[in-house]
Amino acid sequence: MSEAPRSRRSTPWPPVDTESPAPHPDAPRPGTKLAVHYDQCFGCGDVEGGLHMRSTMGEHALVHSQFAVTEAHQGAPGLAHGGLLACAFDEALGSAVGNLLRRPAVTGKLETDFLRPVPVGSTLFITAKVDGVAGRKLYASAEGRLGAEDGSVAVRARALFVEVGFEHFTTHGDPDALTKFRQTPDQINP
Ligand SMILES: CCCCCCCCCCCCCC(=O)SCCNC(=O)CCNC(=O)[C@H](O)C(C)(C)COP(=O)(O)OP(=O)(O)OC[C@H]1O[C@@H](n2cnc3c(N)ncnc32)[C@H](O)[C@@H]1OP(=O)(O)O
Repeated sequence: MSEAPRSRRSTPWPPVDTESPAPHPDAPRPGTKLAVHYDQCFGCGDVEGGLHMRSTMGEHALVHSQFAVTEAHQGAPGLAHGGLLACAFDEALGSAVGNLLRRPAVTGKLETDFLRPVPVGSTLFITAKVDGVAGRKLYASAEGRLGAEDGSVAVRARALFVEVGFEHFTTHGDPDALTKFRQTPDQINP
């Protein structure tokens, strides 16, 4: 992925010393279409007005996701809402972390850099990767290109995910969370 322009760079990334993110032995092979992780997820699930994102494992431990921007996703007339773009990156980054490392984690920090407007009717091609691991702290970054894998970069993002135990979801969310995760049919790789 290309470097951010100097004027847009903030702190070094990852911000702490990290180890290389060795992909889990069971990480999906390149070319695999990645499963919906939860069918009620706003990012990838079958939710009205949701982002309906689909992701594929790429070469070199990159995860490729697509977000097709519709009228349901507008902020200004004809343009994607920045918060929903951030959501799309949260999903893409989370998918990279979850599928490559296979460690349950939640977003602790998400930083976005909006470089170009993203019009309704366009598709954002997002490429995400895991940059480093420091204990429970998992660092990932992504960039989104307009209209094609080699389109203009419209958005960049980077995030810290923090590994959690599965009780995070049952304690703070739904006591039946694990059952609900498991009940989500694999709609892509039946
Ligand atoms: C395999 C299947 C595939 C699955 C695919 C899945 C796709 C998923 C796609 C879905 C994607 C959508 C995903 C979503 O939407 S996830 C939903 C949005 N996120 C949340 O709800 C998270 C809410 N926050 C928390 O629960 C807690 O704060 C967490 C768990 C994050 C940490 O609380 P905890 O008490 O456990 O730990 P700690 O506080 O000791 O912190 C631990 C370390 O982390 C560092 N730290 C923490 N926060 C920050 C920060 N902001 N900046 C910098 N550093 C931060 C902290 O300094 C410490 O470092 P150190 O002192 O140890 O050095």
